Amino acid sequence: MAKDDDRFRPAQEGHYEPLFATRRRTGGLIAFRAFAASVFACICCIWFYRVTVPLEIDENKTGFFRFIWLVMLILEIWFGLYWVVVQSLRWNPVWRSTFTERLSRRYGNDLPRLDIFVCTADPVIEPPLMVVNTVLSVTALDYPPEKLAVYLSDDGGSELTFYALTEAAEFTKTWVPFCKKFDVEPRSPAAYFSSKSNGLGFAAAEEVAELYREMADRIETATKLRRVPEEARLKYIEGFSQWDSDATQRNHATILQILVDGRKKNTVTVPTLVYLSREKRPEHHHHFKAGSMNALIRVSSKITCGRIILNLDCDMYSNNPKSAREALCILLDEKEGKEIAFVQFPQCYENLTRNDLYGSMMRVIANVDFNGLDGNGGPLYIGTGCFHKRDVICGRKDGEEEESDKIQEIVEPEMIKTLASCTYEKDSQWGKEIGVKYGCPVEDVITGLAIQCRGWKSAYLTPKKEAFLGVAPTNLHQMLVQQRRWSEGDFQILLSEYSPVWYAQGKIGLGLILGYCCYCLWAPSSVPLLVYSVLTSLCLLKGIPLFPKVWSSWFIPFGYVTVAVNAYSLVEFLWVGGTLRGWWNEQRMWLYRRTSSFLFGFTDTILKKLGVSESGFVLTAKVAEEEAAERYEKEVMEFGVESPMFLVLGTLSMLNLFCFAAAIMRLVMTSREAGGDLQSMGLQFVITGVLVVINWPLYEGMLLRKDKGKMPLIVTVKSVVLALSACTCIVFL
Ligand SMILES: O=c1ccn([C@@H]2O[C@H](COP(=O)(O)OP(=O)(O)O[C@H]3O[C@H](CO)[C@@H](O)[C@H](O)[C@H]3O)[C@@H](O)[C@H]2O)c(=O)[nH]1
Ligand SMILES: [Mn+2]
Repeated sequence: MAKDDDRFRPAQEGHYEPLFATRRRTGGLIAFRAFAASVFACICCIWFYRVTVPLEIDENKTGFFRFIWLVMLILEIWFGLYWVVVQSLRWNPVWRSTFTERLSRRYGNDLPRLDIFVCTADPVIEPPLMVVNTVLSVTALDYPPEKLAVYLSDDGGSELTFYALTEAAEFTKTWVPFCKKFDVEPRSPAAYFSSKSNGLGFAAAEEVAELYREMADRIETATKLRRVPEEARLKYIEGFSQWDSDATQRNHATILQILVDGRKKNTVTVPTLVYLSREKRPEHHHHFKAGSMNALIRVSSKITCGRIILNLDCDMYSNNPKSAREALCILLDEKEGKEIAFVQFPQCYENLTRNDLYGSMMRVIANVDFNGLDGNGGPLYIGTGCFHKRDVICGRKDGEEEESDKIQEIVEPEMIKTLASCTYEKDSQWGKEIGVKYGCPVEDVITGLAIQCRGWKSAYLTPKKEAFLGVAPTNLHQMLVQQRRWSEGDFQILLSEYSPVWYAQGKIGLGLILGYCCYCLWAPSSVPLLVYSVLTSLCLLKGIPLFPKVWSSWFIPFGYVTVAVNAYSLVEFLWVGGTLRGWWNEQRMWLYRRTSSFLFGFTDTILKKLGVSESGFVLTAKVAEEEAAERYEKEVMEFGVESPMFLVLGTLSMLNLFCFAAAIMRLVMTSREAGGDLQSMGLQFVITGVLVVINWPLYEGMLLRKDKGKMPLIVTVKSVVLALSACTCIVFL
């Protein structure tokens, strides 16, 4: 027993060599803080100006002008405070680096067991071939195979996915030895064989490529025909017989099949491979991905019970086979590592275009924000690419270590299956105090927060070679839907019993609380932005100046904040490797997210609080139809569907356009007053003008394009009508 525990101690006592290093910024940080102070000083000036100087008042309509003034005051206070909150992410960033060779020297192959959970939910949106490529990529991780197990959770309960996994179970016997022998990368066969630079060249690779192509063909044919080949059915009869004749995605018994069992043999070349589709019944809520994670945690505890758990979405293949070792450098470190509960890698994508039209990679969040969070106590858990300590995610307190990682006696599959039944969690703490939390569309973030509130830290690792690569949404609508779910979930956290604002008080540092708030406030921040963009445009149309005259000294803080904040954001974006166009695209996406996704996330949450609606989980599609994929490659924005979110975007953009056009016309026609208009409303011209320019793809989509990806006519018509009515109202008010 004692010997067992010793395995994870350093070889030589007393001589401590850390397994990772933490780097902080020094010089740059002082400059940044000075800059932030200057911006804050100007924000204070703006507040002071707004409080003390009323709008120029038209004698007849004092009430109306007071109201606008009050709205501006509230907006500026909100924006100013939000800016302060966001600075927490830049206050104290850290970067981690690992020493994998020290890990190898210290532990050799004596590493803790690692269980990898891959989640899939729908064989149409998430094609089985893609899923098995993810599975294959992790079976070939640089990790002792006898210590590694891969679990596929299939919430789709699909025979096709199961069939694909049986194929993968065969293929992995070739793939893993091949990867290790020739040290090939990346270890997703699809990614490896499609990248030209790998030039195959050698005979062994050609052979494996051929095997892969055959397997891929079989899987794709089966998927297309929606039929599993008879031979496979016979060969894996034990698995397929678990599907009742009337099984559906929403209504079926537990299906559990261990396809490769690494426990029985003495010498193992490929990791254990398990298929699980937990029981689903219409009368029981399944809690989406959180439910499947908890079923996986329980089922795996009776099979391999790895001390470390890696959680992956089904589209996130392993791009860097060293990732597990990197994460272990943190989790096994004898000093600092002791207090770290999970190691999060960034979400990176393989299908991005050069200028990242939809801002999918969230470049700044991944390369700035998360390092900032790490400096304040640790990044959020974002659901994929995250290594957890099993004991911690299970909710066990420190010192209460359980039997994980000991060789398990073999439990009968029928017994294990009950752990994945609908009723198992009844009256238990699962989904509350144990495992991944239920009831929130961002189960990952709230679970991570709860872990941190129990006193744990987390760490963020960004190795040069991205650890995992996934599929980013390739059209605007999907993107907005995903962000709607995220903003809704984060806002729910703010209002939940785990709210970073009250629950986390005293449990995590102020910096981290503010860090969480940046995301939790996404949804509510939609309203001020919406009001601001409408108000500046309409007041420009109506000729009501909202800001100080361009030549007055009060203009300086407004000008400085506008220029400084945007210039900083541009420099930061370029600094983390973006392009100028990429920055511009990301600004546009922030505008669109805030005014549509976040707005709907906000109203959804309110409705849910009032009990009117329930939150769901709309899966993000991982495939696009051909023409749309071409437009994506060319970075042409995709609309195509009739969505209320597009109606908001369309109406706003038309409103900006009409107001700007009208104001320009007035400027031209009444040349005597023109100078006056520009002087008194200079900033409004700039703001509305920039909005018009940034909305260009929308105007194109609504008015100029003819392809299938253009805005549906009905949305365009409604938008124009709504925008025109708003303008008319304000003119005659
Ligand atoms: O009922 C469900 C729903 C989803 N999933 C899986 O969850 C993963 C994430 O779903 P996806 O549609 O790809 O959503 P994304 O917005 O891309 O996911 C991000 O955001 C989610 C929270 O909103 C996290 O759970 C994810 O890990 C994170 O990558 C996928 O592997 C799904 O198969 C399930 O297993 N069961
Ligand atoms: Mn995804």
